[in-house]
Amino acid sequence: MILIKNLSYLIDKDLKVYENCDVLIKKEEDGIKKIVGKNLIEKENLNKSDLKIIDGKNKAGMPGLVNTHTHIPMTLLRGIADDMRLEEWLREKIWPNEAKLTKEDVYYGSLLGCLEMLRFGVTIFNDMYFFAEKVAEATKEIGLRGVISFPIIDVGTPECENRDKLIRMAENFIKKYKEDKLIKPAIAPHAPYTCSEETYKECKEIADNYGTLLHTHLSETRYEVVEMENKIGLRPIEYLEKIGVLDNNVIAAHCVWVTKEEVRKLAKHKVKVSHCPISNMKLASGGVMPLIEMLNDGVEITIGTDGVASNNNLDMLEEIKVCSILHKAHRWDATVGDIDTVLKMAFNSDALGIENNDIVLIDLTAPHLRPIHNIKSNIVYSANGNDVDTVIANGEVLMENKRFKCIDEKFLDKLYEKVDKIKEKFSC
Ligand SMILES: O=c1[nH]cnc2c1ncn2[C@@H]1O[C@H](CO)[C@@H](O)[C@H]1O
Ligand SMILES: [Zn+2]
Repeated sequence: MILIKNLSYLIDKDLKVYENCDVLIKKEEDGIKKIVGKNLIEKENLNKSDLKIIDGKNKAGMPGLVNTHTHIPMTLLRGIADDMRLEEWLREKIWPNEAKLTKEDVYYGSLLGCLEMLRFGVTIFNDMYFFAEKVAEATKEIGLRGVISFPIIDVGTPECENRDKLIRMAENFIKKYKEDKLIKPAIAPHAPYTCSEETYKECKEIADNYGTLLHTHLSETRYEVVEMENKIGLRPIEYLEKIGVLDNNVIAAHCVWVTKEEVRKLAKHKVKVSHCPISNMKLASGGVMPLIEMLNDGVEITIGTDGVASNNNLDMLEEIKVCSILHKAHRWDATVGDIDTVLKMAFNSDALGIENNDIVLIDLTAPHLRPIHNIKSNIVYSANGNDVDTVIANGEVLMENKRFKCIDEKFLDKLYEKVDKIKEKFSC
């Protein structure tokens, strides 16, 4: 059992704030149990020798952050192709370099990505990358939880050139991880401009049969939307509705270029949206995702960093601040993208079907976090990922006082050496 004693602030999932409390975290057969209250040692009659005690003074606790759209092995491509628009970025830089990645490279890139997320208090994520088994393996080693999806592209991926075979591999991947405690497998047709109608339909059938999510990129750039309208007279969301793919087991990243009518379609079919403001701004996807219209129509919205090659980190605290101020600037309205709205999005693991019982502690002994008029404000507008001090995920202390507990830290030097070596193969 873990006891956080005298925690200065605790923000729960419903955004209620407690002050000066204890938090007891118990790992039981049927999941993690949390008790919040004062003087829990006495009240719960706890035996100190059964407890791992963490001092909560000058710390703020909150649920684990949830990154709902990313490609974690892309940590390997950090800084390789900046200041380019999406189409050239993918075709000229990202895909040619990804073609050189081996299974083993993806494993090390995933370890780096998991450690980066852990460092920043992200405990649950939704990934899409080839060699998904390696992403899953690294995730389990670090102790995070994730929806790991197996990507499908019609022309093939570095893992396999044959689409039919890829779909069978995706199904096997889902079967393998179906009962896993930390990993929820899923299938990911990459985007409407790389996957045919048949591919989307087959992926949807697999997602329905196995009860998994279908993860896809959708309406990210104006180019994507215009190209589809010119070709078939439909916008990407209209198209996915027409072919029967829009549904409540779909999580769609971006959804930047959408009309009010399409927003209504997303709401009607209960599609989950992953909003990736930094990636959209950096790749100049153009426009701004209509957050306010989506919220008004009841679309379930979450936040994602996207991959490191378009962000260029996995810092969700940075992402929520940017999300908030982007929509204020865009709407000329300081009341939108408010603190509670962005925090709710960042703690939302329900969209992934995962219960968020994790606790992240922020170290408040830093000049930029004092004084504290409103702890939620300090977290959204003043903190960044480096302020994360301790992470308890799935009932285990994975990081304490900014030190990784889930690995021997001597391994870090080896990991950095590994990724430097992998870096040498990237040419353009
Ligand atoms: O913003 C994006 N839009 C479209 N594709 C992307 C984006 N970020 C990464 N990928 C690409 O998606 C594939 C997933 O396995 C990878 O090829 C990755 O580079
Ligand atoms: Zn993406």
